[in-house]
Amino acid sequence: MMSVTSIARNKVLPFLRKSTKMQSTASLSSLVKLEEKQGYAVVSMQKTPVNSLSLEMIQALSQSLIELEKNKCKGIILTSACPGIFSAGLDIREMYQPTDDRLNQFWSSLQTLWLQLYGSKMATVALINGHAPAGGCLLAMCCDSRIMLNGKSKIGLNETKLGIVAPSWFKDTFVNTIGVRQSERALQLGSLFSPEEALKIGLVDKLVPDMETATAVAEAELKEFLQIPGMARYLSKMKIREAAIKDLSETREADLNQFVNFAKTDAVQKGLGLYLQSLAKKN
Ligand SMILES: CCCCCC/C=C\CC(=O)SCCNC(=O)CCNC(=O)[C@H](O)C(C)(C)COP(=O)(O)OP(=O)(O)OC[C@H]1O[C@@H](n2cnc3c(N)ncnc32)[C@H](O)[C@@H]1OP(=O)(O)O
Repeated sequence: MMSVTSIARNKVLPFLRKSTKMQSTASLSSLVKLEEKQGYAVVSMQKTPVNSLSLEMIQALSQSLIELEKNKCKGIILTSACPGIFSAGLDIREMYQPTDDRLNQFWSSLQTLWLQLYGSKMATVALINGHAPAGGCLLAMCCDSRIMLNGKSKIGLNETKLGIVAPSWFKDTFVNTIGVRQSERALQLGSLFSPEEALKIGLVDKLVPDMETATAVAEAELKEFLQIPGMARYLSKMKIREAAIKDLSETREADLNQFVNFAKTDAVQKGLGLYLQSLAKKN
């Protein structure tokens, strides 16, 4: 059974009570923590050291969303328990010298997670408390609002710097967030933005100076979304997102084949190998 989530046991979410039995049958993992707040949940990624999105991490996030929606949770704050890092993006080791089966599962699970989060009926706020490159930026962009901790962290779609190409649905999410011209430039350059720069181009909505303020601002932001009648809010969100969601829903298989074929090319494998080495050398 796929790994799910760890729940703060001292505060069982009312909207999760029904499913606690189900969680005990599933093998719980410590990759994602769910915490009850007043009327919503905080979803904390806690895959140390950098919340890289491995197959298991993607599935744990996916399963968390399924359970939260099933239990009528109205809103979430998506954040990280890893100091200084929101998420380092896709786990590069999943794409480097992979087995076919695992690579297929990996990408297909990522498609599912994107469809769930980008199309979620819940109100979603990303509290970006650290670096958010590539897949990390994608997760944040899937949310309805982004609050970023000011400081040295960077956010953006830096795929080209690794010699890889962000797929169409990453691009669509980017365009829907920051517009065509900014996306065209930033995608080609693989730009990573400082919080101030990200605010300027609309990649994030608010900056906060410290974590205490961040939590309060993210809560206030979520409450503002939750005050709007849910159906009207959701359908309005879909007016912007439905074309991209429909597009991937209808082309999942082709997108998967394209990814698998591209990932397995010698050029990509060489690039990913070098990038992994450069990360390792840093330490
Ligand atoms: C292939 C076909 C097309 C596919 C299209 C795919 C679309 C999206 C792709 C992605 O999301 S690719 C991932 C892009 N991510 C990055 O470029 C970030 C890389 N990481 C960093 O820049 C830094 O790690 C950081 C996030 C800024 C954090 O820096 P810090 O100094 O705090 O930590 P490190 O020492 O660098 O890292 C610790 C440890 O984690 C490993 N690691 C970091 N990022 C990843 C990752 N994305 N995947 C796997 N592993 C990662 C890093 O190697 C270190 O490992 P050890 O040396 O401790 O073993």
